[in-house]
Amino acid sequence: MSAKLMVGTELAAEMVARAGERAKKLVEETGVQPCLATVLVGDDPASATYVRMKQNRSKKAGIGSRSVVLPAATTTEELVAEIEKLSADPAVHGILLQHPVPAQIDERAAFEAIAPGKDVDGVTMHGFAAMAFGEPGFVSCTPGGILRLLQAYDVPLEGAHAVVIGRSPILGKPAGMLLLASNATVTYTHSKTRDLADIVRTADIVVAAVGRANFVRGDWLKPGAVVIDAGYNEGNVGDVHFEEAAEVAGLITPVPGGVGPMTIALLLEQTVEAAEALTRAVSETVAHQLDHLS
Ligand SMILES: Nc1nc2c(c(=O)[nH]1)N[C@@H](CN(C=O)c1ccc(C(=O)N[C@@H](CCC(=O)O)C(=O)O)cc1)CN2
Repeated sequence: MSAKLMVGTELAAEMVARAGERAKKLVEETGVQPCLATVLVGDDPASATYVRMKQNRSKKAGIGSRSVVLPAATTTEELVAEIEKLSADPAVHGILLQHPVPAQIDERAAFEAIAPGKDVDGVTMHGFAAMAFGEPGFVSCTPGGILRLLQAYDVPLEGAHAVVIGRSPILGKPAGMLLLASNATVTYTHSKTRDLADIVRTADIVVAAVGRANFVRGDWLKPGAVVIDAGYNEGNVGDVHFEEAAEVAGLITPVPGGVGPMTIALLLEQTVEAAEALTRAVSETVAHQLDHLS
């Protein structure tokens, strides 16, 4: 293997520790403990594992959790009603709806029931638009985590050609938008792209987010390319054939231990940020009302 590893585990642990310090400070100063509500629909074991990981790491950072688990037969209306309750609950600062939801549910409608100020997972249209326009807001966690990793490893983005493989609304599309905002030249590709390997061979940075195990092969890569594997296929297998790619790439993320931990770290960081912002907004409203009374 000639590539250097881009390890997410340690960087993510530092981010979780920093989120924990901020959570502690908020509790000390205001008595408010940041709280992340997780919503899991159905009994997909992988989704249950990811939600458990998010709850465990929240606990480690001093972030409270609220857990909503709904049966696989839940309707869109029932799910939307649950999420609307969490959106209106002042003790909840962030809401995570675990993707995917069962097929009968309109996932977009469910995501849109998340109040924009509590969309710490960056899955709403408001969050996406804010990111696309460069306005303040919460970014989708895996793309945001990928950008943090690239920055931590000093990967030059300005003018670099980044090829994103995959176009899902919470992974491929926002990953490309964030790279574009960092002045990379972005090419989006997907399962229907012609001559995909030839396009990938022109990339300085490859983001594999296609959801197919070992899809990207070593001979698709330009020597020295930076390879980000955002895949999380069954058995902890990424979208990149690691052994082949590591012989050609300059930098490469492993699976596990690369992008995955960064996803959860950013979710916690954004939950604390939401709690700080919502608490600030409440105290400003109270001060304003007191001003009016006096
Ligand atoms: N609402 C969301 N749903 C989903 C998202 C998301 O960001 N928001 N992403 C994926 C799955 N996912 C989080 O939900 C996720 C997948 C994998 C990991 C991770 O840390 N994996 C570890 C290995 C797993 C293990 O240790 O058992 C790693 O890569 O090191 C985190 C989050 C789909 N759904």
